[in-house]
Amino acid sequence: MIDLRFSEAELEQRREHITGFIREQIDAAGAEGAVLGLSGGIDSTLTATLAVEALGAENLHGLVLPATVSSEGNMSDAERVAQDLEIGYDVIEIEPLVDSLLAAYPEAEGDREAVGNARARLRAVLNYLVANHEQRLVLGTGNRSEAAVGYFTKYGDGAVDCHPIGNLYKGQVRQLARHVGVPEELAAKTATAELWADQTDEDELGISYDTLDSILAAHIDGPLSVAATCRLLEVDEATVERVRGMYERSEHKRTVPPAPPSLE
Ligand SMILES: NC(=O)c1ccc[n+]([C@@H]2O[C@H](COP(=O)([O-])OP(=O)(O)OC[C@H]3O[C@@H](n4cnc5c(N)ncnc54)[C@H](O)[C@@H]3O)[C@@H](O)[C@H]2O)c1
Ligand SMILES: Nc1ncnc2c1ncn2[C@@H]1O[C@H](COP(=O)(O)O)[C@@H](O)[C@H]1O
Ligand SMILES: O=P(O)(O)OP(=O)(O)O
Repeated sequence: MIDLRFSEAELEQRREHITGFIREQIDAAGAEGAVLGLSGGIDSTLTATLAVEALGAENLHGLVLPATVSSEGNMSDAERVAQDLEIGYDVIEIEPLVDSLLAAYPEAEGDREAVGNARARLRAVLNYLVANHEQRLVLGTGNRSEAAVGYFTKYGDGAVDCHPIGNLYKGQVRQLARHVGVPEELAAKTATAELWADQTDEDELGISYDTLDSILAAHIDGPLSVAATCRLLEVDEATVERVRGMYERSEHKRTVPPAPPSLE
């Protein structure tokens, strides 16, 4: 695999670049701070940590939004992150909202993917309820690896005002998290969308983040052909083609929805 780790100097540079970006986004919008969802995972923990550095804890509002499929461990980690960073936060159970949706449209009952994505979208609605009410922006927590293969819910966790860690591959998220002092048990945690029970990113994607990050860096974001990528990483062509397929099929999630071209 490709060693995508930053040097110590590069880690500091990234830290300053991202905290500067967060400050600029808030200032440019004339906002009173930011809201973000805390899941107990590494992406939201790193984003929260950098946002506190950028804005101060008093300018951040955390939302811990458990569903029935959320593990107690992750939800208590999410609260611990808020407490350790001294961020004000609310815990709001989202399952009654899911139940209301399914009462309105019972046909989707039991559709794991549709209901899972609805959970992510209900969280987005709550993030924006708070952001509108408190004149804040919503911080996204997505990284480059997820964005490149469309591993997020369109208008769910993808519904945000900016993506502070959106240029980092997943392995780099873990490295920067350790660098800024995130506890090891959070930095090393298995990534999960937790949209349904026992879901993990790597199982669902069918590829490890180490391999995915390397293919993205070499072939999707980098200049190497499929053949050169296979030789360099010692992976088979089908794996590289599969990543390329996920990237191409998810283009619609990374772009503004199209309208027909103007007739004039
Ligand atoms: N980062 C995370 O950990 C995380 C968080 C949430 C979701 N996820 C994962 O993300 C995935 C989300 O599921 P999904 O992608 O099926 O649902 P989605 O709702 O995000 O995207 C599918 C929808 O996009 C639209 N669409 C599909 N193809 C299109 C095209 N070519 N042009 C325009 N619009 C198009 C359609 O409305 C379709 O219903 C799941 O695998 C879920 O587990 C991961
Ligand atoms: N339980 C949750 N509470 C608050 N915010 C959450 C929760 N689960 C997910 N989120 C937010 O969505 C993104 C992406 O989630 P994944 O766990 O990667 O699917 C996460 O970083 C939180 O901001
Ligand atoms: O987005 P998060 O914080 O839930 O991290 P992960 O995707 O690693 O669970």
